[in-house]
Amino acid sequence: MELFFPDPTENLLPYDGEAYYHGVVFSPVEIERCMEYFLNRVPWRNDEVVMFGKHLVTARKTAWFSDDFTFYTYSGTTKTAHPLSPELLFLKEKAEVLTGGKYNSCLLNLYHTGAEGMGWHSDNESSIIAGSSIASLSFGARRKFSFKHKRSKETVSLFLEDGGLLDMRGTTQENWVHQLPKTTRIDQPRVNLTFRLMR
Ligand SMILES: O=C(O)CCC(=O)C(=O)O
Ligand SMILES: [Fe+2]
Repeated sequence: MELFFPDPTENLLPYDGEAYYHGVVFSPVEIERCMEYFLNRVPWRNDEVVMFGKHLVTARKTAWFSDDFTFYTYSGTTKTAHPLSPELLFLKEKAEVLTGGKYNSCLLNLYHTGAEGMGWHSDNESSIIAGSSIASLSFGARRKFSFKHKRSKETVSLFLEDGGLLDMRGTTQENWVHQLPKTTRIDQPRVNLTFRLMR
């Protein structure tokens, strides 16, 4: 499904969850400044995950920021958090105004090209307050994003644009997985931020 005129009050999920796409919520100048910050001043690290008992390092890079948590366990490994920078506080406040949610931490992902993506998962770690909004902000290359219902296997897809905001909340993480599929068609970088409320 392609959304030309996103309606942030329209739930993209047919049942068992809530996802709202607000479309592009930043001006071209804001987007340019954010990209400059992401590409030049974020302390990126290759992500480490434990999968099938194996310790793997992903091509995708990540950075973890938080108000008041120094450590965060995710995909079986513990990461250290940086304090939220002025740039991230600006983005957090914008997301809070638009979604009505509250956030205290942010995971950044850098996909250098379409060869990097993220497989099916849900953001349902016990450290995330269940049902709270997760605000996903995207910058750079426009990429497809999909949801799949855990039992019915029904899928819903949309394109996340440069400067776009997606709000996932309610029982979404309980009942749906999501992914960022790899694609050979894109050779430009994309940065995604997920603002979360952690306990
Ligand atoms: O890059 C994206 O749009 C998805 C990121 C994601 O699902 C996550 O960080 O948990
Ligand atoms: Fe996720």
